[in-house]
Amino acid sequence: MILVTRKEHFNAAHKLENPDWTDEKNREIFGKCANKNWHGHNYQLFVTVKGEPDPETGYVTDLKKLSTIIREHIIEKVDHKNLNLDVDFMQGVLASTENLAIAIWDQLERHIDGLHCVRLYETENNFVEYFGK
Ligand SMILES: Nc1nc2c(c(=O)[nH]1)N=C([C@H](O)[C@H](O)COP(=O)(O)OP(=O)(O)OP(=O)(O)O)CN2
Ligand SMILES: [Zn+2]
Repeated sequence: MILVTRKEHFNAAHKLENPDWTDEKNREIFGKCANKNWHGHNYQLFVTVKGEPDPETGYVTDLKKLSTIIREHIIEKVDHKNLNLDVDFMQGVLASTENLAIAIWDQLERHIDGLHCVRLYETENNFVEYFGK
């Protein structure tokens, strides 16, 4: 078994806000990311597929095709968008990196055989990894 990864990137805006909380509570928990503090991130998305190399191609998966799938189903929907307002698969979801990675997995799962990991960097220093349920 071998792991194959494609990296993509997108730029998106968000804020962190729990609608069930007061502004004060949101500020206490989410700090500068809360309430009216819309801001943006340059997200780096790594999608990993696992499998055995095909004996004829040597590929686990064609990385060009993997890129096309990620771009069609994720990047086109999130790049230069507001995650809280514009993205259909993030409606009603708190726009944390964790929830965004899970939502991305849920979008990609049906299109990618052998999907193994969605790794999402929100900043240079902060990233999450999701391996499915
Ligand atoms: N568990 C999580 N914690 C935080 C998340 C998250 O998605 N999951 N997100 C944020 C905010 O989005 C925030 O905007 C992150 O930016 P920042 O704090 O500026 O991150 P940096 O890595 O650039 O910060 P440094 O302190 O300079 O390393 C907050 N927490
Ligand atoms: Zn943020």
